Amino acid sequence: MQPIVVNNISKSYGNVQALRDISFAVEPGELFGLIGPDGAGKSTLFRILTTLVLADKGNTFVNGMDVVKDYRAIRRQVGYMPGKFSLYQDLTVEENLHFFATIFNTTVKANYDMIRDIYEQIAPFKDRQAGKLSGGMKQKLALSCALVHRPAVLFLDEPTTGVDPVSRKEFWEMLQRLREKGMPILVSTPYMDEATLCDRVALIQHGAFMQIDKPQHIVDNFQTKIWAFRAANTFRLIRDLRAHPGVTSCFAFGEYLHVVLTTDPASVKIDLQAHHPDITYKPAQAGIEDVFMALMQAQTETS
Ligand SMILES: Nc1ncnc2c1ncn2[C@@H]1O[C@H](COP(=O)(O)OP(=O)(O)OP(=O)(O)O)[C@@H](O)[C@H]1O
Repeated sequence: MQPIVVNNISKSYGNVQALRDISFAVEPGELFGLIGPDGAGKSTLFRILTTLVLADKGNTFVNGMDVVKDYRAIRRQVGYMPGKFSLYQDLTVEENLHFFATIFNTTVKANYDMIRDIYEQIAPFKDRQAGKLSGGMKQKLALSCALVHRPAVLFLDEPTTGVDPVSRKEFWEMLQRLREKGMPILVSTPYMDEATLCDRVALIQHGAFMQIDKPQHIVDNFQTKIWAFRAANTFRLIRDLRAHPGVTSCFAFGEYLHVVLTTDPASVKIDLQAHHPDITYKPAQAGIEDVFMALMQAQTETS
């Protein structure tokens, strides 16, 4: 049985169409990523899947059950870490964990094997109020609380947003271990680099899926040539490249600008050299960001 099945879901809030005809399924034991910027519709999809919001159209099944008819049973069987910090700030680490176990009618002791890996990292702070933990610690506690009732499916809405890079890496290592244990996980992130850590991803923008595939397939199937330009005055270089008639798109990528051209890079270099005497370029390896930007641009041009 596929733990998550979504068929043709749409959802509007007044005039805002948050989701447009979304369909996908998550396979058993799969780590599936929803990758998209703020406002793309990720949280709305999580709220529908966790039975907190009703879709206008379509149907959705979690662990084989209908999110509308079987909402009570689904709520007992899923672990959900919402985007915003979900813990009780004035309860301690230990109290939060016991609270979440209790509302699911279970105990921390009964399910300790489920959270041991994660909880042991925050156990030295068990008497500290949740509100006084660092961002990374809060996320570990929130994940422990989402797992303490031994859910069948795990929903994580932007778990690493605003978390430092080391904690982000640790968090994804924990997700990999949960996946190895067979836990199906739907996780959203605005960070494109995290896409490569998922089994499959959906690239989402303006409430629509632009592509669903394995991250490596998405990159391998991207045929567009990317050039990496650089000069001392990055800000002006972005402006000048975007104004150049031979430039299709240009965005910052670390210390370089990733550029798609309709002309050859040498002529662009010559054209911009007067204002950028140190301008250089080289071929770039396309990443998920490049695919995302190209798809976004195509979507904007056709809408
Ligand atoms: N309760 C609501 N009422 C009105 N509009 C809403 C509501 N919730 C979300 N929206 C709008 O729906 C769209 C999708 O929002 P959603 O929160 O699902 O996106 P997101 O990808 O999770 O982004 P974010 O990370 O900013 O939450 C946005 O335009 C948002 O402003």
